Amino acid sequence: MENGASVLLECNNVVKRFGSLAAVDGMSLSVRSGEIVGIGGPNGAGKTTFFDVVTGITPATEGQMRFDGQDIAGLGADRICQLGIARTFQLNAAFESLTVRENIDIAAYFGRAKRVVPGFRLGREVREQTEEALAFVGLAGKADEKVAQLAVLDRKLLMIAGAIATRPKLLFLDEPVGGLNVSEIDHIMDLIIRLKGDGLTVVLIEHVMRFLLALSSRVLIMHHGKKIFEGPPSGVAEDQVVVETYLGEGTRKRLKTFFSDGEAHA
Ligand SMILES: Nc1ncnc2c1ncn2[C@@H]1O[C@H](COP(=O)(O)OP(=O)(O)OP(=O)(O)O)[C@@H](O)[C@H]1O
Repeated sequence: MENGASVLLECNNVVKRFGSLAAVDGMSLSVRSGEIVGIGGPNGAGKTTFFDVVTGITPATEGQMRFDGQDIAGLGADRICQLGIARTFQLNAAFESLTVRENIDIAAYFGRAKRVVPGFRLGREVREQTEEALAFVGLAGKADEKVAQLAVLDRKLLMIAGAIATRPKLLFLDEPVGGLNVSEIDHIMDLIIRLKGDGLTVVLIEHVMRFLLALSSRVLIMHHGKKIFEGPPSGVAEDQVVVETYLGEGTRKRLKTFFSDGEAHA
């Protein structure tokens, strides 16, 4: 199904320089509707910077980016979100003194359409988007709690809820299971499988390889701003360059067992 699907995002030769450092150095990525694409790679490889460039947090130095038939290079994060790309962040990004529901209301209000702050009024559609997102991630029972009181898993769920409340076509998740325990990781994995089932396209960054490889239909590994591998999850541990620069021999062996046990289901 995915091979015949339309291309939703096309990035060509994207470069992001910070002074003399090319944090992203000629990245190309094509994402088809309905896919889950996983991005891995060592610390400092440029994964988050690539996300930041595509989602308009920081402008690209060079390169072309098209989303859903539209040129998005040079657009700001608000506009890109309104066009249909939502994202979460590696570290918590929420208004701590507001409640869970208020945080999602703000995402739903500003993330879908161009709004001006003096006209801030939550209409029925925004309220519905919020309630749907709360229910989907399982936070409805904590909707009135202040974010500052939330545990780590709930903060991750809140970021995902805020993102899906904007009703995106494409969701970028930056380390959605960083810092979580095994059962929490499985919880987020189930949630992403449900999102995919609802037709959402996902690009995610993750260091937890079991999670990355089980969910992704295609994996990219980055190193020094460049793509050093692109292929099926089962090919990651077979690639000598990836093993030498990122995984190491121990992880390679564990991943081989993981695939031979047939645990991967994507
Ligand atoms: N605003 C910035 N100014 C200067 N250098 C930056 C900036 N943001 C990132 N970098 C540098 O760009 C490189 C890539 O960083 P980035 O955070 O994208 O890597 P990453 O692959 O996401 O790493 P991690 O897995 O640790 O999150 C690093 O060398 C980082 O120090």
